[in-house]
Amino acid sequence: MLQQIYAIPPHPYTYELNKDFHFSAAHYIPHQEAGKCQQVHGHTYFVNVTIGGNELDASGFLINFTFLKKLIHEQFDHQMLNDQTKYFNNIDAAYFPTTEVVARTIYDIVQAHLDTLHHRPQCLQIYLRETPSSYCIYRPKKLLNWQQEEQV
Ligand SMILES: Nc1nc2c(c(=O)[nH]1)N=C([C@H](O)[C@H](O)COP(=O)(O)OP(=O)(O)OP(=O)(O)O)CN2
Ligand SMILES: [Zn+2]
Repeated sequence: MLQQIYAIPPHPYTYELNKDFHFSAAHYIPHQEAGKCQQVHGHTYFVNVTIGGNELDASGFLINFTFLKKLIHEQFDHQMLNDQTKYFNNIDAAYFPTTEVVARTIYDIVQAHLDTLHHRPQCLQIYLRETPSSYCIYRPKKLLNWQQEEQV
């Protein structure tokens, strides 16, 4: 596993946790702009999930590293992403399984779980690498302006 530090914008949290993992999946992009990527093909996706928070749970965890990986693997590992109709479709571009949309979807899955925890950790960033030369970072809008909001 690559040991890497990712650029994370400043945030207000005392704890920042990062979990790296891979998953394997097939997909295709159902649009002519995608060229060869309109054909079914596969990737070993690399994911870095960043979580922030000020409080720990009863285990002394911000979030269990193992659980984070399991949460995403259960949905996407060794799956055909276009068939995961809970998350993706072939009609609306906002739900095509592009790197951008998969990154946002991973954020949504992780944050939905964090919202159930009493100590309210926040997902700060999803880094998703699809190929050695292509990656996307997704950051939730609600955390982009925290510095300005603190000054008011
Ligand atoms: N903005 C996006 N552009 C493309 C996406 C995407 O998800 N978002 N996806 C693809 C293809 O699915 C493909 O998997 C990746 O394409 P690309 O980076 O061009 O892959 P290559 O290995 O051919 O790139 P090299 O330049 O040879 O490294 C296309 N675009
Ligand atoms: Zn692809």
